[in-house]
Amino acid sequence: MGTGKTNRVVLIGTGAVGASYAFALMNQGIADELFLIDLNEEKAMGDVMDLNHGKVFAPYPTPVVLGSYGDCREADLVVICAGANQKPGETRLDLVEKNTKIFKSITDQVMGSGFDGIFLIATNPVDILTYAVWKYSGLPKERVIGSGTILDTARFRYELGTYFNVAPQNVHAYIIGEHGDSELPVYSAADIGGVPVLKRIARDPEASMEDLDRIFIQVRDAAYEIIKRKGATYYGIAMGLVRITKAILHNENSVLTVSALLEGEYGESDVYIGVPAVINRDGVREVVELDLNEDEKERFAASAEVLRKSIRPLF
Ligand SMILES: NC(=O)C1=CN([C@@H]2O[C@H](COP(=O)(O)OP(=O)(O)OC[C@H]3O[C@@H](n4cnc5c(N)ncnc54)[C@H](O)[C@@H]3O)[C@@H](O)[C@H]2O)C=CC1
Ligand SMILES: CC(=O)C(=O)O
Repeated sequence: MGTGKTNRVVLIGTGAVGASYAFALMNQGIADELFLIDLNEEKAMGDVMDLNHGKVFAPYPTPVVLGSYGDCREADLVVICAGANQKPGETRLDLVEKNTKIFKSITDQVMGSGFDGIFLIATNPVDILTYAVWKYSGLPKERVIGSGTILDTARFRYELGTYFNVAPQNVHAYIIGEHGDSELPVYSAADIGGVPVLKRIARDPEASMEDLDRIFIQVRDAAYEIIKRKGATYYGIAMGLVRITKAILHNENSVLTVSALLEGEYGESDVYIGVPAVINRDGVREVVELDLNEDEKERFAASAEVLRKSIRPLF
């Protein structure tokens, strides 16, 4: 993987999500070098120039360079944010046809360079496209990772933190399943500062399960609400992608909710889906199996089936 000397990240797709990722990555000084590729080379070059002008203000002066697929050969991480995004009213799954075609061409070009690192995918429908990259690339499952429900989990922690008036960093709660309409909250494993959320609800006369369900709907539908207002979402996912990037490049062994291939975990197989997983320099070290209750098990199985139904006609 890579040269072993520098942490090279190649970003493919410098639209709203990709450019925000590049900006956040540079502001955190995580990569040693960043290459930008986009079908629209002028846009990518504009971003290279703009980001380099901010270098003096960054914690580490990450060199930002206009890339080509050949640069993937020495890359530790290739991040893909290229492809169509949702228009108002469209679901993520509606993008599957368009983006699968784009992904075949991108993956072939990356692999044609001799790339032997880790793929991180953000483009929607992210679980399906991560599966597609795994199939097209022939890389081990550990080295093909989707952003999965990292953003949904962050949204959930933010909303729960606001509800209970506690910093979201101290809210430990996951959204798992499809990054999309069939995702689910894992209330049974949610805690705030060590106190289970369900216990807190039972003790607090001001709090209720109805409120929690309302919070979940808000989280599940957040993308639609943002897209309705400004056409796209990008800052939240960009910061989530940087969090995953850091866990990989810094060999953190951090637990993050990503899209990982299941092979028996949670009773599921042949599906990439959002689950907590330990992330390090090798990619997905292991999937964390939460002790789901019966309702959560049923909803997770239904979500996995939604994804498999979309995958089946493609492979
Ligand atoms: N996983 C997540 O949580 C999130 C995922 N997304 C997804 O990220 C994707 C990108 O969204 P935006 O940045 O808003 O879209 P955008 O339209 O702003 O950017 C897409 C970029 O991809 C480039 N592109 C298209 N085909 C290409 C190819 N074959 N090779 C190289 N570049 C190519 C375009 O030129 C454009 O610059 C969408 O699928 C969107 O749904 C967005 C937000 C959150
Ligand atoms: C667009 C998208 O997938 C999100 O903001 O969750």
